[in-house]
Amino acid sequence: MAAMDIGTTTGARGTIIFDLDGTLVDSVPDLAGALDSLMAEKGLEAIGIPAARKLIGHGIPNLVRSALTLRGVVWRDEQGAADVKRFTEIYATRLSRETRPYPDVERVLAMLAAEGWRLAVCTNKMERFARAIVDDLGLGRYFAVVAGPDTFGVGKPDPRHLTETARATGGGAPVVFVGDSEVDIATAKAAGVPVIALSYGYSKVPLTSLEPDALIDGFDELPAALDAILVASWKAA
Ligand SMILES: O=C(O)COP(=O)(O)O
Ligand SMILES: [Mg+2]
Repeated sequence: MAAMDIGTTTGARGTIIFDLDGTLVDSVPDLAGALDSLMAEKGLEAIGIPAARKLIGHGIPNLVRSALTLRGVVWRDEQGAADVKRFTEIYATRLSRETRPYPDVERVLAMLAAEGWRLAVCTNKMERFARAIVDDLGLGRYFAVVAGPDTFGVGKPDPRHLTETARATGGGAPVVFVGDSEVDIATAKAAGVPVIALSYGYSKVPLTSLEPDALIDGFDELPAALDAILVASWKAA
């Protein structure tokens, strides 16, 4: 795997970058709740949590567009932009009303930080929303950088979203990405960064078919998966 140029090491052990929705936090109750408020305002049938899960991961404009398409609304740019704006207003009022970290997330982040890893978030959620959520849930202090698609002007699956996040984090190599979806795995592969996938998230396709470097069922399995990836990369070097 091509080494990623992210500048010089700074005394940190390396850099671990996390996706947000479906990886660190289960955000679908608030995203689905906001979507259904928008649907109600527009006189459309609710989307509900199971269907909303399949629409998350590509940012808010894509989420709103997919939900409206599901309800048979033909997308027109001007009306679509107004709907995205309205969704954003509604979602801003309930970013962390029901959103919660997955089990063991805080414990493992604290452990990795104590071991000297520099941690960051790379999400297709807008930076100010992502920052508010991690702060509200008591996770903000662990992250040197929280980067949305508006932070560097590029969103996943563009690999620059990940490489720029890594560079800004300043933790140097090795860099590992932890995510839940096909978007995350595609981004990591395009960036030449090893990726650990979490099975509980919002992927639309079976994760094994995407061949992440490791596939785990919970954060408690993350330290061992990290060790295995690092050993494999030392052997390959
Ligand atoms: O689709 C979104 O809004 C964000 O999703 P992500 O945190 O999984 O990138
Ligand atoms: Mg995700």
